[in-house]
Amino acid sequence: MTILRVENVTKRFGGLVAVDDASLSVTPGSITGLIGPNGAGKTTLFTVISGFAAPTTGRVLFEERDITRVEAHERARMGIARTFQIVQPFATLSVVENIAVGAFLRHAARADALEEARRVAAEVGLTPMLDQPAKALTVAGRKRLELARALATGPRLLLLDEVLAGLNPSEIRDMIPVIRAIRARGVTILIVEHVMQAVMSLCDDIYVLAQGKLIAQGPPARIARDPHVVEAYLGHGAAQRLQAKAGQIGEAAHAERA
Ligand SMILES: Nc1ncnc2c1ncn2[C@@H]1O[C@H](COP(=O)(O)OP(=O)(O)OP(=O)(O)O)[C@@H](O)[C@H]1O
Repeated sequence: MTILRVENVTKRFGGLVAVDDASLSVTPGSITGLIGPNGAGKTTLFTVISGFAAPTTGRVLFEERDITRVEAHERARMGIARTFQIVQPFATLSVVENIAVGAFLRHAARADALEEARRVAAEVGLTPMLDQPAKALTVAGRKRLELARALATGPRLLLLDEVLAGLNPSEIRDMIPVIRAIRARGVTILIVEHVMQAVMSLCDDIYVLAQGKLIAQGPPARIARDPHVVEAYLGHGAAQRLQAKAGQIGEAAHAERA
């Protein structure tokens, strides 16, 4: 059983093939990573999954139902939420009001939406900032707000687009348990992220995109030593160079011990 299935999705922008025949599936309850070098097509694939753009060809299935032609707002109602890389809160609204914007999807009454917003704020650690205007938040606070807005829509599948980008190492350390706790209460997560240590520690399964094509899939330990992945990140011949380097270091250590 999969919660999300992408089947042979291609997305062209004029002559440019941003996503090229990509297929993936996400297991319910997992944290699945989507990684790849800049311009690989990760955000484009997210956009197709969340319904903000249609694929040129291919299909997207949510809980085994074909949603390729379903509008973004309808996908949100079905239980898919996404965060955006560029965070744009309503600057003059308070933090709790910003989160309530998401909660209105499932709570028509203002009081109910605000109550749900407070619950979600607690989940992402924003309770002390509830009544501050969103513009008073730091970068780390804004990232939490973006996460909260998506969570407030009550998703079963949460698409996180670089929620750790721009954070310092201690802020990243603080966010990791927040993401784990969301998964622990049953929300499946698909995450696009450049912060490799976080990806490796969070994900059960990782897909690697390079120049629009999926080039590898597997658990973090396997992906980290996949020569195709190393090449995609560091350039042609890099895997061999790294292996030679590791060999040299090994030999030097051996010589030192001898
Ligand atoms: N709306 C668009 N019109 C034309 N080209 C686009 C559009 N959106 C993305 N592209 C191009 O598609 C390719 C994939 O971009 P995309 O943003 O999906 O990559 P990415 O893997 O998310 O990159 P990054 O890690 O830098 O965010 C790039 O060459 C980009 O310039």
